[in-house]
Amino acid sequence: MQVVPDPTTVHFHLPNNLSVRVHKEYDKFIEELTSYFPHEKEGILKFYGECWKIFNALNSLELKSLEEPLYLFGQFFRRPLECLTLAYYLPQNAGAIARKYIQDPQLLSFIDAECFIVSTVNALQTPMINAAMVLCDRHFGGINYPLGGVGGIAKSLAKGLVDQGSEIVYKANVTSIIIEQGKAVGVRLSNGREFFAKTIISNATRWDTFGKLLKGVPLPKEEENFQKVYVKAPSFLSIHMGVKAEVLPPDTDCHHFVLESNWSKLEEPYGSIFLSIPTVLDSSLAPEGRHILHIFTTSSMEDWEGLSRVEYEAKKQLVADEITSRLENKLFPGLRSSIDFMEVGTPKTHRRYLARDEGTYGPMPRRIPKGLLGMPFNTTGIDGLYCVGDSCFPGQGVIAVAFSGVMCAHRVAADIGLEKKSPVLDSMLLRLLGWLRTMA
Ligand SMILES: NC(=O)c1ccc[n+]([C@@H]2O[C@H](COP(=O)([O-])OP(=O)(O)OC[C@H]3O[C@@H](n4cnc5c(N)ncnc54)[C@H](O)[C@@H]3O)[C@@H](O)[C@H]2O)c1
Ligand SMILES: CC(C)=CCC/C(C)=C/C=C/C(C)=C/C=C/C(C)=C/C=C/C=C(C)/C=C/C=C(C)/C=C/C=C(\C)CCC=C(C)C
Repeated sequence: MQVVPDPTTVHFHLPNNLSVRVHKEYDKFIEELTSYFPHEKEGILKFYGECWKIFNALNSLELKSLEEPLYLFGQFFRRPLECLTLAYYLPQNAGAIARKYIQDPQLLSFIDAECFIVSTVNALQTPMINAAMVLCDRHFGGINYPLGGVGGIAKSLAKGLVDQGSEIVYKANVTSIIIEQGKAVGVRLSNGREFFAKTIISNATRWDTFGKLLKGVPLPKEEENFQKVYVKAPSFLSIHMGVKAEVLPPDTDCHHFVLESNWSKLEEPYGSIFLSIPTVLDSSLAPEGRHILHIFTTSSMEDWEGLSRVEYEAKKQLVADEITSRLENKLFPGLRSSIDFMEVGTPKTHRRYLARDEGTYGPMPRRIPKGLLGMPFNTTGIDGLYCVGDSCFPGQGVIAVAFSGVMCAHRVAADIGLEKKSPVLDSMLLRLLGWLRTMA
């Protein structure tokens, strides 16, 4: 795809007028951050330096299924130091590592905000491997925006599948996974149509897969453990806005994260605001003289239930008005009067269009997790059924979900005989991984 590099991954607008841009160039970012915290320069370099150690280890491996022993042992043999580095960090979280080097509470809150974007939780609850992946990749390859809009990524993946001989059935609502003699053998759609296959892969969340699509099957022990360690993260309230271009100051960045005055609101519903302005990088997305603002903030389903149609619409307008005022005060004076178009989506919208239980963004650790140790991979307690996506290892986010897809494809390929496999080693590794997860 044709892409345009984004020079600033995100522009943070934080309490006490802390305004930090994450430049693609690592040194420029470190320089900007240390200008606010000169007394913590060494700690900053050490924390982000530890992230680079993990990122470089990840980058040196051929990433395939960690549930496939021949591959995993092969990687340990080829890159023992890097694999041991990753194994060492697997049960660790970013906040604990940041605290080894950094004392300034405001800087630690900044690291919380960095992690919140990655995981919707603070640094103490964010796995170090995930933090390292995101905090370094943005400087390594940088963020490259697909011309024509991000929908192009899905279209191009779909084209790739079709070109390889696949058929994609759109508007196909799977209501159940068909089980015969304990094995997943097919899916049934809401219109009654049935499809049968050797392998069933669910990209729905594990809550939807095991709570809704599998009927009359007791919850496997593995899933019970998963639900003990992880809860559903809240959903989002999204506003799509079309505005007159003059309202944006020159050189406005594409991505912003806004938390105006109180660090304690970081994780609260409606506390922090995410904002993307894709037309900064690709003006063809909007009519001439206009910009698109995609504004979103965390919001829970319980806030939107039990309302009449009129109350629901009024509440959407109220929340959108409050968020518009906050952005007007912080970033764009005159924003309200420059709005040409506005559409508001709530957790109900997410639930309806993405079929995610309570519109959840994904899994969130119930307490302080043991890093990534408790995250299930792709195989499940049901023969023939695999899960993929953000409620599988390593969690939410495009990079994480793409990796989950690669892992799943590799494990399935081994199971259907397209890749080498060793049934003895398989069962030993799966048992070992299951045991490790119980330690989380
Ligand atoms: N929201 C954001 O702004 C944002 C930003 C960056 C990254 N991300 C990440 O993007 C990732 C998106 O991952 P994804 O695309 O794999 O997940 P997704 O949940 O966004 O999409 C899953 C798709 O499956 C479909 N589906 C669900 N249940 C179905 C059923 N029963 N029958 C038929 N279809 C069904 C949904 O309609 C949806 O199209 C998430 O992990 C998220 O963390 C999101
Ligand atoms: C298996 C055993 C016992 C030992 C093996 C040791 C070993 C070899 C381990 C290997 C581990 C590996 C390979 C881990 C790989 C981890 C990866 C690839 C992690 C990737 C994580 C990526 C993440 C978490 C990305 C998150 C991005 C997100 C959520 C982005 C969100 C963006 C938004 C919400 C929008 C932000 C918008 C604005 C406007 C700011």
